[in-house]
Amino acid sequence: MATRTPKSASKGPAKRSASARSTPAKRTPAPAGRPRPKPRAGASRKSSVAHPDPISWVFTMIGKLIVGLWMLFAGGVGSMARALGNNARELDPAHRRDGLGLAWLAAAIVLASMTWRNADGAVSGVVNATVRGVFGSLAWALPLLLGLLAWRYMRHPDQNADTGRMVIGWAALLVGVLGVIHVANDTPYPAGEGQGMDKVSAAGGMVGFIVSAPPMSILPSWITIPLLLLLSAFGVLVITATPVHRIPERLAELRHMLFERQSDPLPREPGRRRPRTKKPAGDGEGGDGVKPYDTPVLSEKDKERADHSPEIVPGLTDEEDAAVAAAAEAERRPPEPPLPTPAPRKVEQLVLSPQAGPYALPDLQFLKPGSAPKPQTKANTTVVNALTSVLEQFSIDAQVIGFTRGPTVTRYEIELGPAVKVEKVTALTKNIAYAVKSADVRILSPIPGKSAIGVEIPNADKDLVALGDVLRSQVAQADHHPMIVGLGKDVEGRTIVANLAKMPHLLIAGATGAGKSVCVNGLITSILMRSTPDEVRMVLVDPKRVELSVYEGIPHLITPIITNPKKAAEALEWVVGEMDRRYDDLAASGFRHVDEFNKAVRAGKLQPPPGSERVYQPYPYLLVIVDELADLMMVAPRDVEDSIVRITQLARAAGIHLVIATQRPSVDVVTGLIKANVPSRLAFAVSSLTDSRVILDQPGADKLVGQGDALFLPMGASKPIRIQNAFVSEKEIAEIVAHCKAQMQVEYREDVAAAPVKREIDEEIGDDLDLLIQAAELIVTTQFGSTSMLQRKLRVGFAKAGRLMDLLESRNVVGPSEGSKAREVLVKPDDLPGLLADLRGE
Ligand SMILES: Nc1ncnc2c1ncn2[C@@H]1O[C@H](COP(=O)(O)OP(=O)(O)OP(=O)(O)O)[C@@H](O)[C@H]1O
Repeated sequence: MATRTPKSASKGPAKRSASARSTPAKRTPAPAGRPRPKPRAGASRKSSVAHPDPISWVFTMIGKLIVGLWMLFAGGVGSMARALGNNARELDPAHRRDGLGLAWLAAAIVLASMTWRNADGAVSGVVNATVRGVFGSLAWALPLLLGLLAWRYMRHPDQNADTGRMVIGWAALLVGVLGVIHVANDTPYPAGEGQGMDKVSAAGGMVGFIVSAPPMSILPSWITIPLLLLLSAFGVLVITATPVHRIPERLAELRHMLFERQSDPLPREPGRRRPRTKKPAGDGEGGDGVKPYDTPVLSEKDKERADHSPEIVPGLTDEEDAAVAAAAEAERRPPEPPLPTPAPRKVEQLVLSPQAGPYALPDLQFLKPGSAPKPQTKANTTVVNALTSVLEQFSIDAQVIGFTRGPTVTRYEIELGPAVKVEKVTALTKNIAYAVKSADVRILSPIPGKSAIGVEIPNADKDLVALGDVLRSQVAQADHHPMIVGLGKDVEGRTIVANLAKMPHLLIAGATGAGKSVCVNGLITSILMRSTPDEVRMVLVDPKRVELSVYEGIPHLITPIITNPKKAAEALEWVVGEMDRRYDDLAASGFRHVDEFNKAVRAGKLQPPPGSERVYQPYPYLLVIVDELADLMMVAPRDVEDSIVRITQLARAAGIHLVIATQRPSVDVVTGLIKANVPSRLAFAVSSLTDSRVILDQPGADKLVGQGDALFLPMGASKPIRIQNAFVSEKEIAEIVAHCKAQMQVEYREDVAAAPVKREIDEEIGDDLDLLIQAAELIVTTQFGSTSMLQRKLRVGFAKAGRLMDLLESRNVVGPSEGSKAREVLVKPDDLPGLLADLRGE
């Protein structure tokens, strides 16, 4: 403080006085003794007069006065316009767009009143004649088109890119049609014999003339007209955002919309229409349990205060303030509304089986759009000032060069001067947190791909990232892989989708309420939206019983949702078995990945070996989702870990993928072995640095703000990507599930969660297998074959301990009895796993 006050106090006035000196200096007349410029040749007569005569002096003065007044007036008008412009820029963008919409509406009304009726009056006459002259016999349509434009601006303020596209499309359509009309009316010219503006106005107007006359001068009408129709057709395609290769698909959608909507399989409440898309997901609708950014705290809107209360940050002059804001603004990306593209998609999918009929994927309209990204707010400028001030206070040669506003956090970029240590800024984390009044400041040094330090600070007003927008995005639609899932948006507002098949296994962890369940729902919903049960099958393990119950009965399941942790362990064993079966097939057919195997099966290139009755079928991807690993690890830690490790080590080529979620990222749940084999991680907010290290092997998750804010570390990456996870509401899920169930009935496999029948335990051992295994472990690890030790450690009687010892002798684990001495142990500790497997009959 002591350093800042004198610095800032001296800096501000010093700057101002410098500018104050410079401004009058321009206007100060040259001093008397200053040499005059050489007179130019053409000005010799005038310049020969040393002192102007009084009359010309008076005129000169009047002239200067007029010029001065004019400059004053112009300056006043200019600064008023600038002030209004600045205010307009500060207007809420929604109001600005509404203003634009209303302006177009007013224009439409005025134009309609002048062109749709015979208005008398000079102005109306001129406007009418001009519009007709330009647009010919379609002049009447112009007010309608302007009205349509106004409606779009007001109804879809977040879809400006689409509106622009439509304007271009309508223009092309209009120009084409006017051209055709003009040709149909013998292509009248505005001037010439038997021609005239009246004829042009009655045909295609000047637009029609310009577009049709040149081709008509060199081509016959039967070529010109199709060319013009082609232009109109192009307009229609642009308006409907339809590339030519998707015309058949669009026609099918149209047919579906017009004729098949009535036979909608979804049950609806009487008298209530299914809500259409335009409400943000989970937008306070009754009955929808989970709401985005739900909070138990009721308070005044902090955001409004943050946005509207002017904050004075000492240490910056007005000019610097404006310069920083301008620099930051220049860097900032213009906010893009989410792409609402009704994107290309498959209408009908693979036929499941001859009886099942076609399976239609759920319509993307089931998923509602999120909120449009918010533009820069005053809070951003305030933070820029605060950061600049901290850097100044600590005399660090660095400056804030810009910022990027993501859905949950804004990332401010700090560029260092030459020879400034990065640590100088990173050491200031606490001071920065203090200055920006936020505990959750995360510093990135450097921002990947940039020579700048990133300071991520949570937004007071977050954007809602909806799964619908993510799945509708071009990046999601461009890839038809059935295992693509929508994850969310990163700090730069880019959509992040991921291919589960490439992960190939994912660990999701985060504290309670951090957004794990929403994420798991997002993953499952993404699969339901994009793939048929033929392409992806799922095993859902939900020991908490409530999280995934909504999916019960979807045709993608191969077993009812497993809620019993013991059964879950068995199901994991079944998955291991399934993996082995797939590997056998791959090995027999000489393929290295199930994708290649499937391709060959579909192409009919794979024949079963002679004499075999086997019919090859393509294998669907198998997605196993465990929602709460901790519950499983409590019941059967060894078995669960074994199965997970086996699956994760091998299952990739077999098309089997695992998603494991836990809210207890401690080392006894996420063991070293599991971690080593699950390469992709998604960390939601956790309460401690240790937890963050368990999930990501680095800090960061402890600085997340919760509610879907996550760090995604895909396989192979060293730095995690910060994303706001996509939200999907329970209501949306329910509708999608209902759709899937209506498409096809689920067929469960009996053997998945049933007790495995693989063991062939020695009859002699009978019910004593568990005890025998413990006895073998004890004796082999201690290398001490004593019956009384078994009695003590296993708490069994003498008879039972003697029997166990006999069993072990008969299996060559210990030697014969040597009276009161301990028996010789014949198996070395290294061979213990093999021995146990033998005893278990594996
Ligand atoms: N992606 C998201 N976008 C917006 N809000 C979210 C998002 N994810 C979670 N939330 C909010 O956070 C709340 C808690 O999320 P969720 O139920 O997924 O937490 P969780 O980590 O699964 O907690 P638990 O382990 O206790 O079930 C949700 O009700 C919702 O309000």
